[in-house]
Amino acid sequence: MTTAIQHRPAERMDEFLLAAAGTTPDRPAVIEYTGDRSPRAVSYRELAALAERYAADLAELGLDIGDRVVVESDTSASAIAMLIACGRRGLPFVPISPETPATRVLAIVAECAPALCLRASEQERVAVPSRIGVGRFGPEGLDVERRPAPRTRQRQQLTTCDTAYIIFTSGTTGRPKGVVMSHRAVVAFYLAMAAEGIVGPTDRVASTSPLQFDFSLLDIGLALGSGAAVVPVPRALLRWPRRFVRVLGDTGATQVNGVPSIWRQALRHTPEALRALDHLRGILFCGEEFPHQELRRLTELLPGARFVNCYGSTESMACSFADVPKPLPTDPGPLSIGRGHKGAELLIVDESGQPIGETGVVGALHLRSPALFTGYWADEAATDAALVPDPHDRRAGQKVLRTGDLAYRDATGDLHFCGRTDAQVQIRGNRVELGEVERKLMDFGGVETAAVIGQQLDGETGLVAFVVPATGVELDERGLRSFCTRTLPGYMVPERVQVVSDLPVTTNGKVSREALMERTG
Ligand SMILES: Nc1ncnc2c1ncn2[C@@H]1O[C@H](COS(=O)(=O)NC(=O)C[C@H](N)c2ccccc2)[C@@H](O)[C@H]1O
Repeated sequence: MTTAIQHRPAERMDEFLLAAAGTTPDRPAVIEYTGDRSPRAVSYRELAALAERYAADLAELGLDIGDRVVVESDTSASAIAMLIACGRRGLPFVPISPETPATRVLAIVAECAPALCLRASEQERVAVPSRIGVGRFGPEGLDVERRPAPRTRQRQQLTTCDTAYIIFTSGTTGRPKGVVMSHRAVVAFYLAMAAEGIVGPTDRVASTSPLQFDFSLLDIGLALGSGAAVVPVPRALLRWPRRFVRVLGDTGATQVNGVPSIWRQALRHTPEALRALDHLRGILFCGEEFPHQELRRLTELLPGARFVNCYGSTESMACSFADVPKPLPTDPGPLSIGRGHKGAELLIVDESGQPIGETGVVGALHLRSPALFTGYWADEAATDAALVPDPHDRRAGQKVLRTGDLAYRDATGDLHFCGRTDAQVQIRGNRVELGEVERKLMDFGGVETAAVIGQQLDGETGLVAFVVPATGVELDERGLRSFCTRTLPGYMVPERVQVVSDLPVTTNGKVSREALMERTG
């Protein structure tokens, strides 16, 4: 009698990412764009074989479950295979972008004390302490140049509570803050995301975020979890709009994921090439609000595409998906961020910590979810500040994530993001949400996007606005200020309005208010 093969559902990140290798091994898992415009497909079978090979090489090194592996790489078939191999061996994967300054690499290494530092390319490696093993990996395999110091193995059994990856974000104190994600949390999120039906097995998901930004890990899970293909967009091409659009066309990308700023230059310089992307049927964005004028133009250029506003923080990878209404209403206000993915619950809490049930009332957004992070690496105080007692009932001991965001619920039950609790400034005793002033400025005709910071001006905090004009538009600072005077309370009117050609972004592509502060400091 033949026994049916029991396909137990994936419990670990590596199992989830390779599930399609068992069903459609010859379909493309990763489509890499090589410089000569001829995309190279790596099948699920090939990806699984490379991961298997890396896992065997890692097993040789006598590492213990929980020993960290720093991986300096952009997203690629090899990097994904290494992510899978680390998962299989119970080794937390710590991604760092290749362009990361040596000082930051060393700060992350000092923070997480990895057993091994791997890099994907020929580039020079940052010299790390000798107890740490070093090596290089690629399609040919893993080349260990220095073995890690011998260690006694404490652990016997890998569990789903063990760490799948650690994402280091720039902590406010300058010390890198490590967001620790377990296999259980990642798989819980991946399964919820799969239920949104964003992509299917024939899709090609272009990924535009650096591997050190968990948006790339969302892209990998979205594609591979659906038996689709990941299309890593070479970072060097992202800044050239025509080359960026050409990569999307040449690879037949059907879905493009990225922060809003990736579209700015293409919208400005090559809108017609965007319109010609007739394979493109989905765009997913996250990380910050999509400036309305730019979003409207993108939806008009790609009328057949589904636009998904994906909200969340690295402490749960993401937590909600909301379709952008089409056509975008003339005055859309803060976009909906939906109501939490399946199996998660978004709560709004007032300043006394009580849950808010009414619609239209702004409060602090909290997340109850099986996909919450384990904690911040070696920082219990920060963990306790983020994972707080359940506002509905502290007695059960359940923790919820205090997101640091503000939101309100509308009459349909959807939530709307309206800024960060730490992006508020006091102006002459009045609390101002910087995003609110930014949104107002973006309503002024001809403004493409805007950013507002609080700055010390003559001993008082004043608002300084930076406004980017739409292509070919001459903006008049005086006119902008008088528009604000007519439409905002006095204390919310920026002291200064600067028309600029562009806004500085972080390595993850988000508008950097810190860089603006330095510019005016
Ligand atoms: N759709 C949004 N509208 C508006 N503000 C937002 C939005 N998504 C985040 N944010 C903001 O970004 C913060 C999180 O920043 S973060 O921890 O660096 N993580 C991210 O930005 C990416 C996040 N892990 C992620 C990855 C992949 C998909 C979705 C979300 C949130 O708390 C929000 O303030």
